[in-house]
Amino acid sequence: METAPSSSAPLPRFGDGRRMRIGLLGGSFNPAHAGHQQIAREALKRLGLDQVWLLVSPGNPLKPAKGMAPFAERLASAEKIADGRRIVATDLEGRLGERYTVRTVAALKRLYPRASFIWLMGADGLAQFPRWKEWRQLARLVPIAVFPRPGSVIPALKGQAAQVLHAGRCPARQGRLLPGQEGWTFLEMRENPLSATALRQAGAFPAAQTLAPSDKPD
Ligand SMILES: Nc1ncnc2c1ncn2[C@@H]1O[C@H](COP(=O)(O)OP(=O)(O)OP(=O)(O)O)[C@@H](O)[C@H]1O
Ligand SMILES: O=C(O)c1ccc[n+]([C@@H]2O[C@H](COP(=O)([O-])O)[C@@H](O)[C@H]2O)c1
Repeated sequence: METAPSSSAPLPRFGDGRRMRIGLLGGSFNPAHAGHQQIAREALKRLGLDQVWLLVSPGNPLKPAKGMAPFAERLASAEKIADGRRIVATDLEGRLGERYTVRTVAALKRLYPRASFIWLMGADGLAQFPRWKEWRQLARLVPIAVFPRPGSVIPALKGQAAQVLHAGRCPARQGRLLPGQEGWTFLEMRENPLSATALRQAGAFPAAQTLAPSDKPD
């Protein structure tokens, strides 16, 4: 795993003492794109959130390091689609030194006891959820909102995670109740075909030219 730059900066503070409702959109952001922005905006509106944090991953445990741009570049990319007010890009996961979501979320809940978090992800995330570390525990730790993605809706909604977590599924219209509770919901929205893979293949991000350490010439 690439290590994120260490920082002695204090952890971000927020709020005015009231309970904040925060959506966590974890991602590689290799690069960030309008599909992420659409989820963030939709989550703010549909889940009644105060903020969405774009939680840049130091290294998705299920993705190869090859082709992954450095953490700082991916953070900068996430910052470009954030507005710094309601949608905020953050290096917190790198600073915590975590890459398993279950640990990151547990740490964030300890660090921000007055926040009500909800995990946001595309349908591809729910489809592959059973491969995540301690995914059942993660689903008990934080509520989850899932967004459609071309080709992933059926695999997600008919997959193992949806079946195991069936009892916790709540109707989309009750999504606003979720932050701070247990359970998950699927929020219908217009599907967005954008992906970071397609952008890299089109040469739209430096990662396309980035060599993994083992590929670098001596
Ligand atoms: N077009 C999209 N529609 C819905 N969800 C998306 C979309 N793009 C990304 N997401 C979700 O955003 C989160 C972060 O995604 P990520 O940074 O991996 O982008 P990506 O486009 O999926 O990247 P890659 O193609 O490299 O796998 C994941 O939960 C993913 O499901
Ligand atoms: O915790 C895990 O085992 C785990 C496995 C795969 C992905 N994740 C997280 O899922 C989020 C989306 O990852 P990505 O690379 O698809 O953007 C990101 O926050 C990852 O850290 C987490």
